[in-house]
Amino acid sequence: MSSSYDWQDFPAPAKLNLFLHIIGRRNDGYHLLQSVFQLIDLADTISLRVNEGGEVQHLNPLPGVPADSDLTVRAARLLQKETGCSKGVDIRVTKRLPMGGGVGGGSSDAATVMLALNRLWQLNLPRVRLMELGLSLGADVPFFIFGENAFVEGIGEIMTPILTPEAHFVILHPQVHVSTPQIFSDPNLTRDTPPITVPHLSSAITQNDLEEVACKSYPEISESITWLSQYANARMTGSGSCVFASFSSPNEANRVIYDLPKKMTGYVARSLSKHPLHEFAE
Ligand SMILES: C[C@](O)(CO)[C@H](O)COP(=O)(O)OP(=O)(O)OC[C@H]1O[C@@H](n2ccc(N)nc2=O)[C@H](O)[C@@H]1O
Ligand SMILES: Nc1ncnc2c1ncn2[C@@H]1O[C@H](COP(=O)(O)OP(=O)(O)OP(=O)(O)O)[C@@H](O)[C@H]1O
Repeated sequence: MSSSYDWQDFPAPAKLNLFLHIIGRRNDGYHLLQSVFQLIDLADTISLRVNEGGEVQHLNPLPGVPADSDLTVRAARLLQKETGCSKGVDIRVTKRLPMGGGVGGGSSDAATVMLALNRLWQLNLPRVRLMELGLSLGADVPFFIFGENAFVEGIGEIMTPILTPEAHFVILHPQVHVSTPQIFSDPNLTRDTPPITVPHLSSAITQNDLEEVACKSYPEISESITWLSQYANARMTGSGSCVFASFSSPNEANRVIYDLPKKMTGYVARSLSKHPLHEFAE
């Protein structure tokens, strides 16, 4: 029988932004967006081992990310501060999600730590409180804690659950690290896309408003979109760099990956209807 002090593995799934519209900008510089966030089965694995000593330790920090700034460590410390919990945790991250790829890897890692520790440390914080806390770590964290595919508004904190069709995605990862602040602060970014409402989602013409400025700065993104567009409608997710297209069967998606030129990196992923740890908060 496993005790809560053994290592336990928890998935941190990626997201795709099926579209992303910028409809305005707040006084603090943050952008008001509208987007459909889709969970997919491509995931990091977060391994956790609870300790009684209260220390939060990252045992295999990511290259270029000091342990203290890793979002998993920050998420655990934030929960300790919020609840006064005296327990600690050792953390290992098996990274599969491309960093700076627009698939929400860091945010999802943080959300998984918060959901898992809510159970392992027996905190019983309500989902809405975890979402509020998570927003201070990153704009995408509340979505992963919400744990359902959603129409997302505000700066990323207002969520309406929606049903999305089952899909098989091909995701290409151009080997560039996109700076999210750089894309959002580009003077050529359009910030006035007319708002849409949930009842009109299925008939709305959509795009990723960040795509044009990202493609100008990073031609590799543009090349990947052009290549994938041979097979289906392709677009960028988040602030890039990953681009994706949707297919109705795994075979179709696998055939595209089979054709992928050697210099490109790609994945096949399936849509998820819920976050695997959805039941860890109420
Ligand atoms: C564009 C998305 O990928 C959509 O999923 C996310 O909203 C970005 O989320 P993220 O990478 O977690 O970004 P954060 O770390 O919260 O923000 C990075 C920077 O992006 C800009 N930013 C982010 C989100 C937002 N709604 N408006 C912004 O202007 C801000 O300059 C911010 O300092
Ligand atoms: N656990 C973590 N995993 C990945 N990145 C992390 C983590 N902790 C901190 N970071 C920092 O966050 C940055 C953004 O990483 P992330 O993979 O979340 O980008 P992203 O997929 O573009 O995010 P988004 O879709 O939210 O814009 C990294 O370059 C890294 O410096």
